[in-house]
Amino acid sequence: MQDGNGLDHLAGERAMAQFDLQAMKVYLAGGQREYEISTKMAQLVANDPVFSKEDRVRLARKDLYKNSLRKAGHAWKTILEKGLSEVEGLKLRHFVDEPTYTDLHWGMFIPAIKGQGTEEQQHKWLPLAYKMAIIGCYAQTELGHGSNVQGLETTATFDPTTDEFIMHSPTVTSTKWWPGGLGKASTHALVYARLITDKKDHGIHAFIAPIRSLEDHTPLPNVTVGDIGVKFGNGGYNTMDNGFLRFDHVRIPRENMLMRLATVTKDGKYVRSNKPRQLGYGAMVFVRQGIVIDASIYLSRAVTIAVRYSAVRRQFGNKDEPGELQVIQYRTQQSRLFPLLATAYAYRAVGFWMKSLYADVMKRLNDNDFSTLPEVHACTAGLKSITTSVTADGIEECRKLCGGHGFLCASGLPELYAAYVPACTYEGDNTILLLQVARFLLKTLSQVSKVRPVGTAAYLGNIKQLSTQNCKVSQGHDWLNTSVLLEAFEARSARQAAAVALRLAKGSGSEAEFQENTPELVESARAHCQLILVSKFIEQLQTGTPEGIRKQLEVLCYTYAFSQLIDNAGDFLATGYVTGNQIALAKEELKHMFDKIRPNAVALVDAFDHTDDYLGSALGRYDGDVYTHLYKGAFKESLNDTVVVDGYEEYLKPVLTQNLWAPHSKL
Ligand SMILES: CCCCC/C=C\C/C=C\C/C=C\C=C\C(=O)SCCNC(=O)CCNC(=O)[C@H](O)C(C)(C)COP(=O)(O)OP(=O)(O)OC[C@H]1O[C@@H](n2cnc3c(N)ncnc32)[C@H](O)[C@@H]1OP(=O)(O)O
Ligand SMILES: Cc1cc2nc3c(=O)[nH]c(=O)nc-3n(C[C@H](O)[C@H](O)[C@H](O)COP(=O)(O)OP(=O)(O)OC[C@H]3O[C@@H](n4cnc5c(N)ncnc54)[C@H](O)[C@@H]3O)c2cc1C
Repeated sequence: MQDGNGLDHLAGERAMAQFDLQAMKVYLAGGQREYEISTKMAQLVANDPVFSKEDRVRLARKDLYKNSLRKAGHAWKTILEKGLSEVEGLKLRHFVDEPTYTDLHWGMFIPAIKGQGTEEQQHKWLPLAYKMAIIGCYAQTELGHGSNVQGLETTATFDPTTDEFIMHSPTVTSTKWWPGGLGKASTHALVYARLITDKKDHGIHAFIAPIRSLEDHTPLPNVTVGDIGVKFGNGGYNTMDNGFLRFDHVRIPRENMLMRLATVTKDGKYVRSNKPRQLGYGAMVFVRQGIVIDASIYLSRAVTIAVRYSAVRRQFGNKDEPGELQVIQYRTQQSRLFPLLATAYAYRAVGFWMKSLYADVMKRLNDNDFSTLPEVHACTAGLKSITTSVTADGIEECRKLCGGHGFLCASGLPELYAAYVPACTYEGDNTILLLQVARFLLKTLSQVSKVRPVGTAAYLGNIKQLSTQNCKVSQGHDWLNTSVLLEAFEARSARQAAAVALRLAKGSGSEAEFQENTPELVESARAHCQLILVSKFIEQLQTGTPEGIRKQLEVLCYTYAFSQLIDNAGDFLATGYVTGNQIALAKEELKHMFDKIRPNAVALVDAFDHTDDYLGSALGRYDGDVYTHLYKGAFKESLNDTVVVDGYEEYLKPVLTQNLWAPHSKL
């Protein structure tokens, strides 16, 4: 989407591109239809003044939140008036680009009802939710417990005399704390609480609790609810009303417990279905799988800004070339920037694969086949963890890559970081999630002689071979072979997992020993996830990539794999699979990849197709007219509303006019 003002400071860069830009845009969008929908929705949002992002970082919280309500309401009205499809509506909300209550309503409340509600319950609640006659949030986390879901304290006690549950928050720490949309917008909360029947605790179950009046939006009797307070950064996640919620013996009908996985009968009998209880975590799995593509989008925004700016920015020069050099010419800039560019492409490819993995497991679940659930859980948890951590760090790296101007909100990067960084915590703290992957790896290894591992863990079936054979690379170009690369990542991951599994197996099996080994377990989980990322990027390339873009994608794929190999060289070396010399050869190959990326860099970020409106960055503008817009932007600063600053009379003038020697002055 070209929406520059006609002056293209980056035209020279674009002229160097060696691939089919349009084909790359379609590939990154996920297909022609998706591309067309994206283009249409991005323009719709960019051309509608209600959706303007101007001044967002300067608004006080109340105004910011009210404006966000206005945008969410307008988005919904636009969807209805234009008769947009579900996919179009989703895209439109995506381009509005600010966290709001509808994310949780559509992204967790509805999926949880679909996954955990009986058909009857779905018929009751979904039509109301689809037309937004009710607004729902996902109220799981409490003040005292987030990661440890089994430790939640809110209770739902069944009263057979009235056929109701009594929802109660028995302690301060049982206060629901964090749910997005809960603070001010939601009328209903999907509450995770301990189910108690006849004094017996059956553990955590989900309940739909009405919390606000559908007449006047006031909290219902004995419900205490509000916003938890200002969060990190300007703008960022502050458009969201993360909330608190307490119940004081609030009664809800028995049918408000979601009963697909377990039921409570009218006479108070608790009956479990034969489905795994982990299906109660389904909404989290759904969001975690979607987070991988989302990571690609966020990272690609930061990288677009940093690449375009690096092509515009000039510093120093050398005696061989006239004028100053574009900073993108510097090897150090390339070695920090190009791997992030490649990572954004890798996450896009892997995100597409995640969608198919999720579709497959949903199909199986419908047929009561739960066999792939552990692997899908490990995969979604692990890739959520790695991709969000790398993306958050990557956005910050892009800010630094833009030097001083990156620190200005006008660069778009501080707000992007503030909005994104909680992704490392929500939907599961990233370390907790890697520990889940590690548990899966240990279990898989312990059964390897009896059960052949499948899917992303299949390589562990070759553990013996991977533990004995070493890397055969003897010259740089030997690395330019995807099988060689894959084997290196498989061997490193298998050896790390086997080493920690062996250490644990030799021990007493105590929890203390397990704890002692958690740093290594986390490292081995990370290695497994990096293997999945590299292997799925390769696999996606090998399945029907159009001719006009294949070469560039191969370069990006090698760039991604080599940079992962080099960044984790310590692990690869420690497992003994590769030598220092082989790592050095990979480093040389990586530099060759940078040379191949360099003439295509600007076009490769253009292919992400972010509009100027969506990027919201003076540094990342399509036309590269950075300095004019930074300068113009300064005049929008509220401190410049008056030439003489408000406060001059009270505070500056006295300082300037006292004309007294400061007692400690040596002058
Ligand atoms: C689609 C749109 C995408 C776009 C996304 C973009 C942005 C996102 C938008 C907004 C974000 C805003 C909202 C955020 C919301 C939230 O944060 S909601 C709250 C999230 N909370 C968590 O994630 C809590 C993390 N904790 C847990 O998941 C569990 O407590 C934990 C897994 C750590 C432990 O669970 P527990 O029940 O105690 O289990 P055990 O350790 O005993 O394990 C039992 C077995 O169950 C397996 N298992 C665990 N989880 C799952 C699962 N989800 N699915 C399948 N299986 C699971 C576990 O591995 C154990 O297996 P074994 O017995 O070892 O075989
Ligand atoms: C912006 C945002 C939006 C959110 N939205 C929602 C929402 O809509 N609904 C909802 O229910 N929740 C929501 N949450 C809550 C979120 O899901 C939790 O904060 C998250 O799951 C982490 O849990 P915690 O806060 O209890 O962290 P803790 O578990 O207390 O983590 C603190 C530290 O302890 C470490 N730690 C904890 N246990 C272990 C262990 N066993 N081994 C090793 N290390 C450990 C962690 O790694 C971390 O470093 C949101 C949070 C944020 C920040």
